[in-house]
Amino acid sequence: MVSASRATDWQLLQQLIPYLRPYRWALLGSGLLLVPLAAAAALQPIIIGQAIAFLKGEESTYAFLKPLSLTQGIDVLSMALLITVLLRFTMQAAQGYWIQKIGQQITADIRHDLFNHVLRLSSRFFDRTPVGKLITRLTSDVDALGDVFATGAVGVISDVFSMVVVILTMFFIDRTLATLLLALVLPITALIIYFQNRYRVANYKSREELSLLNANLQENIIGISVVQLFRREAFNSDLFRRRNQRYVAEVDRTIFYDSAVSATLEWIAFVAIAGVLWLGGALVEQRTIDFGTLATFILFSQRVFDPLRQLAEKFTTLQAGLTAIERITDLLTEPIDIQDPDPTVVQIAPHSPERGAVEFRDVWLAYKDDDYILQQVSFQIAAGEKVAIVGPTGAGKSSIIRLLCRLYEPSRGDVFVDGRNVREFTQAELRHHIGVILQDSFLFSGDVKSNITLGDAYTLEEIQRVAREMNIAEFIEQLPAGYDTLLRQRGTNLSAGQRQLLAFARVAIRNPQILVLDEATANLDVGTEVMIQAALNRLLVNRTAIIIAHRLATIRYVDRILVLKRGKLVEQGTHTELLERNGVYANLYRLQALSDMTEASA
Ligand SMILES: Nc1ncnc2c1ncn2[C@@H]1O[C@H](COP(=O)(O)OP(=O)(O)OP(=O)(O)O)[C@@H](O)[C@H]1O
Repeated sequence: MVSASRATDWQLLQQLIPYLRPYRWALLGSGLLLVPLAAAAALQPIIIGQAIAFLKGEESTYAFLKPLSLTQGIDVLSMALLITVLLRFTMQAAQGYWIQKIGQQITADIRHDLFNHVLRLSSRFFDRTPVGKLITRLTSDVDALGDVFATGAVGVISDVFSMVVVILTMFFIDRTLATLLLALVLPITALIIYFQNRYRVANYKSREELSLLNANLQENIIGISVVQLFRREAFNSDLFRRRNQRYVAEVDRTIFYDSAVSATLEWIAFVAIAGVLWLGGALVEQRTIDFGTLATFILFSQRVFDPLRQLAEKFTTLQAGLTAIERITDLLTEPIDIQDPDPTVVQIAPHSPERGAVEFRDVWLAYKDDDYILQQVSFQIAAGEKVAIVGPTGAGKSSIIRLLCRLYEPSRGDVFVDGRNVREFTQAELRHHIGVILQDSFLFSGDVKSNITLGDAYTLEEIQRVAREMNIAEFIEQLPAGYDTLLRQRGTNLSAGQRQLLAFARVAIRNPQILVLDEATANLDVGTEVMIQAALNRLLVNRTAIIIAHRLATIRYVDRILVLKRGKLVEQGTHTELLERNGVYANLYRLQALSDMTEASA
């Protein structure tokens, strides 16, 4: 269902109100300019009509013009016309400049709010939302809104205001002709509104298609090496072509409605002039109105459709802007699943000395519906204990870590750190306690230093000390500009192992009480791993450690091993205990030992 039917234009515009508030005075100022602008627009046909009446030798309707001779009258009226033109020119320019400036500022505010909101959304949201779709909302949807201001489409408000003033003036001058024009304006406005709504629906669909197109593009660029290695170019190109065609088909529909509006308006302006000539001609003949008034109304019949014509020109932009507001609001109102506790409800305990005890109490987790990938998981890890979690691929090891860091929330059960439910920590506090090193660490574009500090205020000495402690100072100093070496996006100018070394430093400098290593040394060669292991052993003193490793040999010396199988905790104990038990762990261990031996003898 296309959401264009969900919210009316007015409801959509209301979403903008909080953003307009800071600029209310500037907006009021430019709104006030509407009055003289509309007055000048309504006056021009009257002045021209009076000039024609003078030339025809008719008596003027206005007392101050009556005593003037033909030349004097024409002079005065020409001067008046010139003044209204100058007035419209300067005020329109000032207003346009003002509105565009405010518009760009509002667009920037919205873009910034969107970015902040997206950064706070939970992992579940990112699981179901392709990155390309998000990027479309943050860039081209926000730009579409910006265009409403940049192209002056927002000036439609002033056009509509002029239309009302012109209609009122017409009624003041001659009711019969004014009624005729109004009888044309009203149905045409209704028709335009109908086309406008159809356009909106089509435009919403075309933006959806564009999002999908961008998602596809982004996926191909991120996975370019797989695309090339598996010769998926032709196949992916075909997928892209079809998606591109669907986008074009939707855009075609928008073009149809856009053209329909323009054509209607072109046609109606001439119908209006013909109508005025026909009815006005008869009235002149009956001497009910003079020739000057007829001339005024011929001009009015053009002017009264001007705002609608303007609307047609700015139509695409305006409608695209409304669609953009709709799509932006969708994202801005996306609920933040994982919230910090409300300090008025949850009493934040006074900052207890952090110890690092962890407890899972009857925890269940489903990523979708009732498909539980963790079931009834309960365990305790004492402060300072070193625990490994092992199990076959897909058993749910990483999911346990995600729950501990509260990237996801359990479907049932609770997770505690130092006896406190993780929901009662602020996210910043919780993640300050826990340092996680993943198998593939993400690096930002920027220098080595900033990838270690991540914006926190650490001195260069602190960074160097941590690098030395982690045995990676030498590696960093060998880089072309040492700690100032610029890394490319995602650290593509480093090897996977080198990126991992920086990730160790990043965590170590934060001095967390609980350390989590999720296959953290899997990318390192044996030499580097031994070097890091020595540093890790120092780092782990007096800290709790949770280590996930596939290579069981690397975790033999931990205090306890938890064995997961298909989401359930099936065994726990020391390496020796578990071997004696002869269960899942013993099986896994023997299999690995066997394959290691085969490799060694090969
Ligand atoms: N974001 C997600 N959305 C849906 N299902 C997921 C998600 N992440 C993991 N899963 C599923 O949950 C199960 C457990 O995944 P998890 O990553 O915890 O396993 P793991 O034991 O760490 O595996 P591995 O050893 O391969 O890293 C898997 O079956 C996986 O398909």
